Amino acid sequence: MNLFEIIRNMDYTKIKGDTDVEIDRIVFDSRQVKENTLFVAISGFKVDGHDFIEEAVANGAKALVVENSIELDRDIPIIKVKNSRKALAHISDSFYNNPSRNLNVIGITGTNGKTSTTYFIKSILEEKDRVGIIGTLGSNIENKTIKTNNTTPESLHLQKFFNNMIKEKISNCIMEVSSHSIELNRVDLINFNIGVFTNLSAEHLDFHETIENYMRAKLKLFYMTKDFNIINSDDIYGKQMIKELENVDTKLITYGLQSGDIRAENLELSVKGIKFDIQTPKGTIDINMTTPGLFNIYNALAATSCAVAMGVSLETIKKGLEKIKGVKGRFEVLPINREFDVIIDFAHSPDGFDNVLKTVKEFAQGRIVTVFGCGGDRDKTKRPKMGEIASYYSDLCVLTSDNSRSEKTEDIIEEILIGLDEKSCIYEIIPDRRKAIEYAIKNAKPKDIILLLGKGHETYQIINGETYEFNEFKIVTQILNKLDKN
Ligand SMILES: CC(=O)N[C@H]1[C@@H](OP(=O)(O)OP(=O)(O)OC[C@H]2O[C@@H](n3ccc(=O)[nH]c3=O)[C@H](O)[C@@H]2O)O[C@H](CO)[C@@H](O)[C@@H]1O[C@H](C)C(=O)N[C@@H](C)C(=O)N[C@H](CCC(=O)O)C(=O)O
Ligand SMILES: Nc1ncnc2c1ncn2[C@@H]1O[C@H](COP(=O)(O)OP(=O)(O)OP(=O)(O)O)[C@@H](O)[C@H]1O
Repeated sequence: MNLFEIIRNMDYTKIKGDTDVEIDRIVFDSRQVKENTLFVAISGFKVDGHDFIEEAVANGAKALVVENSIELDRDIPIIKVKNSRKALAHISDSFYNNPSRNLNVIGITGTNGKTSTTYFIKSILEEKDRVGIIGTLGSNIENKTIKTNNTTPESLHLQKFFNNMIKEKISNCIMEVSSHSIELNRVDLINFNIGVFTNLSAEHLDFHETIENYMRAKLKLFYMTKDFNIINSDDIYGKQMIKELENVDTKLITYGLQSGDIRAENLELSVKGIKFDIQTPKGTIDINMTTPGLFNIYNALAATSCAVAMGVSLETIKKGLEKIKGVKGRFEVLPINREFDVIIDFAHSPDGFDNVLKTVKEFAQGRIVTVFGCGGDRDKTKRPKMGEIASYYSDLCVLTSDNSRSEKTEDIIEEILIGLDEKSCIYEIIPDRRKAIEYAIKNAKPKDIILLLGKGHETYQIINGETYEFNEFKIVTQILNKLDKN
């Protein structure tokens, strides 16, 4: 595509050189530059992309987008902009011919439940239509998954995924929209048809600083939507959002247990699943799902609201919800056939802990043994809170590592201990996560529920900055096999 066309609708402060050049690819990492590439230099949180311009040019960059003034002895076009990430979003949208305009894009935001809600909506919509997904589990088209570094990838990758979906004749794209992606312009220019809000609790405050900023970041999604905003009206931040969105033209649908246009009643919760009725303006449906957890009723309500907005029949909604087998690493009860149960869950925030543990408490007949840690180089304020919640609900806590990254696991555990109430729960400290799981399983009593929290679907651990293979599903099997042999 011609560079002039690519940058036509974009704001820039200065252009040096002739923009009448053909561009085959756009790249924001110098290591991926080839012939005929437009290189966008981003000033990052760790390094500055401008420091790699020489390398990009040596690798074949044919044009540059920059924020800083640069001197170059090569005669290639240089476009200076105020914000490279913003420019990248514009460039990518143009390069792929505004692909999101040809899709029904549903954006899901909130602290917890984005991935689950995404897959719940998928299960309903794919009864009738082709669906693509972008989120924590990767970009998924027709059961082919491409792994992504981020829950919401960089704008260039997003626009490329949209383009691929169009090529594959997909009509609906359901995507998770993180607050980081909103603040860092990754989702700029996306034509969102529907926005869904799950809930909000203290997370990512290392980045947003205050919960008010965090909420405001999420709220921006609902000013970008064209057709419907779907908000959890039981959530205190949801209530605030509803007030703010009252004067917006986009139609509003609310959902909840206590209030809302779409409501759940007659709830029955067990380790086997959830049963409830959903009241909608079109009538009531009884639902029987095999995914346990009160929070999954909220996710089902969010998915139902979305489907109702799109005119999907109640029969199809019921069918779609009831066929869900669960989402990888989200409250997965392992098929181990022992006198105790092991559940793997991705909960890694105070709110996530509260939801999972509250749910387990509702049906646990024996002890609750919780194995968990907290992520390194991430929001430290949640560590004592997670310790407090885990000790409140558990009979035994095994404190261990969970992607300590560049921090020392022992230091993270010290911070968890600040909140842990020793009076209500005994605890063990075993920094090696495999040994921690082994300890919990070896010492399990009949009817115990062992909860492995934090890793969910992840198959790695990041310790001392190094990534190691760590598949909790495999590890549990290995430990059980070893115990059987002894
Ligand atoms: C804090 C943050 O969001 N960082 C994101 C940011 O990285 P960065 O600014 O640190 O990048 P950097 O390493 O400093 O590099 C700067 C630039 O130099 C370039 N570079 C670098 C090296 C080189 O040799 N050549 C070169 O050109 C890089 O490609 C980049 O363009 O831009 C990258 C590209 O988009 C993101 O992948 C990266 O996400 C990191 C991995 C991350 O952990 N982000 C988290 C906080 C995040 O965004 N999480 C949310 C989910 C939150 C939730 O749970 O809800 C998400 O959407 O994933
Ligand atoms: N609606 C919900 N409310 C609160 N907790 C939830 C909800 N749905 C799921 N959870 C809990 O939070 C964990 C993460 O769920 P899920 O992956 O769906 O959320 P997410 O928002 O996509 O999180 P992430 O972006 O970190 O992957 C689940 O394993 C579950 O324990």
